[in-house]
Amino acid sequence: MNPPDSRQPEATRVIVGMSGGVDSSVAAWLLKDQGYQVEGLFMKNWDEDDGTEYCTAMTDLADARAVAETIGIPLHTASFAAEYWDRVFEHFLSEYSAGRTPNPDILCNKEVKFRAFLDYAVTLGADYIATGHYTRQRPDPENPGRAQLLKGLDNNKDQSYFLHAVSGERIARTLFPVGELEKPEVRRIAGEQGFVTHDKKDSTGICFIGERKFSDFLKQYLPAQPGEIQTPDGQVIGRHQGLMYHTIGQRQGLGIGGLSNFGDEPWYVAEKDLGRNVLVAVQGKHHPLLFSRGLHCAPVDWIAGHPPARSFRCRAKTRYRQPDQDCEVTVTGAGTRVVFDDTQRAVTPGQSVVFYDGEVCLGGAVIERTWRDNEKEPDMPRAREAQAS
Ligand SMILES: Nc1ncnc2c1ncn2[C@@H]1O[C@H](COP(=O)(O)OP(=O)(O)OP(=O)(O)O)[C@@H](O)[C@H]1O
Repeated sequence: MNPPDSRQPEATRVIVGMSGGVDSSVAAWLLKDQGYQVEGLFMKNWDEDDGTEYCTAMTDLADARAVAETIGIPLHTASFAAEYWDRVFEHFLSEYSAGRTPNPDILCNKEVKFRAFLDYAVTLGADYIATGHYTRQRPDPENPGRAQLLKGLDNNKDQSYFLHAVSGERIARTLFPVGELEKPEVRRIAGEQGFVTHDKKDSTGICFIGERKFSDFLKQYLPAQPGEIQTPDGQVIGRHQGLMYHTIGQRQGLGIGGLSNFGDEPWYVAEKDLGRNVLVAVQGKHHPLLFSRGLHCAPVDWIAGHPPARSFRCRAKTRYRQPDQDCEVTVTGAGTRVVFDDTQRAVTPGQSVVFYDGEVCLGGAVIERTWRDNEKEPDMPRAREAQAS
């Protein structure tokens, strides 16, 4: 990988975000091997020392240190806990209390990894930052100073969905060395180099908060409000412990079963009625109430800074790992509308819709509302201009 500008690797200083995981270990090694001036930066973004997270962060830091030592590069540490709390976590909680199911990793990338972290790396003299994300970038021929974000070559691992809200200017300042590789190859390199991280399992859970039992964690911050589970025609079939614990299309955890008159088909969440604190459930994974024809979304973060056109066809995902779906996007003064060729299951307000033109990620936005085939498209509530990121 040559630097995207005219410099030589030897004259290019790169600060790699080292998490103590296998991907960023190999990212750092690849860059060093290619001749870059490489330094690592480990960040700790959650201050609460409650035993579990504290231990995980300490182990991760020890692993990042061990790998940096094996590669022979310095490792810096920094805390962006205040930025994480203010710009990511508070929003995450307010989305949950508004009945939506947010994706904090997207905001964390936009506000912490590619903002606070990048800005700090620049103060350490970085020409570029690098991460272990499975994505790629190349200069945007039509927008000087910006880069396009491309899917990672490993289809199974592509993480562009989580990076869609980062601007093309910030992508242009980032190298993604493992985006050119498949995961097994990354593990093989880590093993070959003797990194302590070579067989470490992939991180799961909310970024920087870790793998706690999610419902217990949420309970510490938001009071649970139990209520009824109803069928679409209003029959009460059970109770829920709080709408925030449920997400559209979800099956597990409803605690309904063995109801006379309803047969054995499993129940799925079709709707969260916040006004009445009611969870609406339907029977059958393919119940029509679980499928949407279209959606409206919040102002879109376009990686290029603007949409490709006011109205265009492309492909989109409404959740990570979903195969791309054909759709028509219309950007109006009042908001952005997406209409899918095929109806989509479990499109969830608070999650993000992300647009693709082939392997190029165009950007994306938080889903605000959806409509079904037999419903009229709702009005867009507020006039506003689609935002350029
Ligand atoms: N605590 C951290 N400090 C510095 N950089 C981090 C940290 N956590 C994540 N990153 C950066 O963000 C990238 C993606 O993080 P993610 O949590 O998705 O982990 P991952 O895909 O399992 O990667 P890894 O194997 O490197 O942990 C990492 O590869 C790393 O470059």
